[in-house]
Amino acid sequence: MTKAISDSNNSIQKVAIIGASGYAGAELVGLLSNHSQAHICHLVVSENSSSEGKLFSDLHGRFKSICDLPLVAFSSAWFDEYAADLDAVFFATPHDFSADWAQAFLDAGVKVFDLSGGFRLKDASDYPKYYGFEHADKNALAKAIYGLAEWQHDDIANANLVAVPGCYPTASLLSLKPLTVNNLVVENSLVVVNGISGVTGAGRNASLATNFNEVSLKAYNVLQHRHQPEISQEADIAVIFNPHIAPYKRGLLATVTLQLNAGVTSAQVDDAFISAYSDKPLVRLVSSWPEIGNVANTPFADIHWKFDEDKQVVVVSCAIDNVLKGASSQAIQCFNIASGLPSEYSLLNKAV
Ligand SMILES: NC(=O)C1=CN([C@@H]2O[C@H](COP(=O)(O)OP(=O)(O)OC[C@H]3O[C@@H](n4cnc5c(N)ncnc54)[C@H](OP(=O)(O)O)[C@@H]3O)[C@@H](O)[C@H]2O)C=CC1
Ligand SMILES: CC(=O)N[C@@H](CCC(=O)OP(=O)(O)O)C(=O)O
Repeated sequence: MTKAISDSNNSIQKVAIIGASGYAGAELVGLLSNHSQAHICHLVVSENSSSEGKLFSDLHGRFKSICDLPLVAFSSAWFDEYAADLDAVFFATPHDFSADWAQAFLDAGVKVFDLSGGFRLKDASDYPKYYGFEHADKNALAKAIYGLAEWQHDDIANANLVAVPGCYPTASLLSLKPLTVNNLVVENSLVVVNGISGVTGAGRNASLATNFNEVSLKAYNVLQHRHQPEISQEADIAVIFNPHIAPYKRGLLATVTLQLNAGVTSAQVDDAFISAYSDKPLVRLVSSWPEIGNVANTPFADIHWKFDEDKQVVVVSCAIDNVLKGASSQAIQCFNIASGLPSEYSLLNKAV
């Protein structure tokens, strides 16, 4: 049952964004401000946030006159007073916050769209190893639906708790899944995923590693990044994941290399991608190698591939905006699907 505001034709859902001062949360605010079926009721930050009481648009000047709501601090008292009146909440928060609070919102009848990694891994024992904490709510974890919008539509449509995929996993899985679900990949072969992200991927808080004077192009967290088990889980294949950070603001590129079964043809490879995405308007199969510049500030994923039929090796590359398709616009796709709307609703304004 919806607690939505009545409109003459539709019901508009009441939503809150927790983590609205951060990069992913700010993009969510921008997208939801432009969404005719959502009404933003609260923008929430942490209990001791230096942003508490400021206007959202004073923090993120890009959104002045688009959303000028104040930022309020999260607390148990805030939850008790306001949560039950919401239809949906978006967590753009640290992973452990999501794990701690999702069930309380679900119990209050609120759908949860979690942009963090708090509900992405099915195996709870991976959390201490990859996230550094014991998962606080294994029951909720078991109920969470992974929200790769182009692949999990029917599950998302019926979900109350959606784990919005990570940025690197989004680009990696969009590249891998057409090949893995069609059983084109040699079993137990080496699958290498190279990812490059802009600095917004590291969040808004200052750190030496993301300081303008320090940031360079380099690999990091090789063989230990938390997105490796997420990619393996959802592609159902073991992968080696090599993340890199690069000195630009936004955009992410994942390039994957796979060995395909003997006898697989170029036509089969092409067909795997075309049949997966021909009816998915936010995935563009492009005719040259994808570029960050073509997807930054957009909700699109651009994909291109090349198959060497002699060696049976395929290389697939996918570019996305890490804070949009890699986080907030994909969260909107999930919200749309769970609301019975087209996945791309409010995200794609086509010329007619
Ligand atoms: N940046 C990206 O490219 C992507 C990010 N994500 C995920 O989205 C989430 C947010 O990331 P990002 O926006 O980059 O991070 P930021 O560090 O930029 O923002 C984090 C936000 O969470 C808030 N917050 C922190 N602790 C709490 C708390 N205890 N209670 C309530 N709010 C809290 C912060 O508020 P304040 O600091 O004002 O207190 C801030 O608004 C993370 O889980 C991240 O992994 C997912 C995909 C891509
Ligand atoms: C450049 C950079 O630091 N990127 C982040 C990933 C982005 C992110 O926020 O991770 P989720 O997608 O899991 O939420 C990192 O490697 O930890």
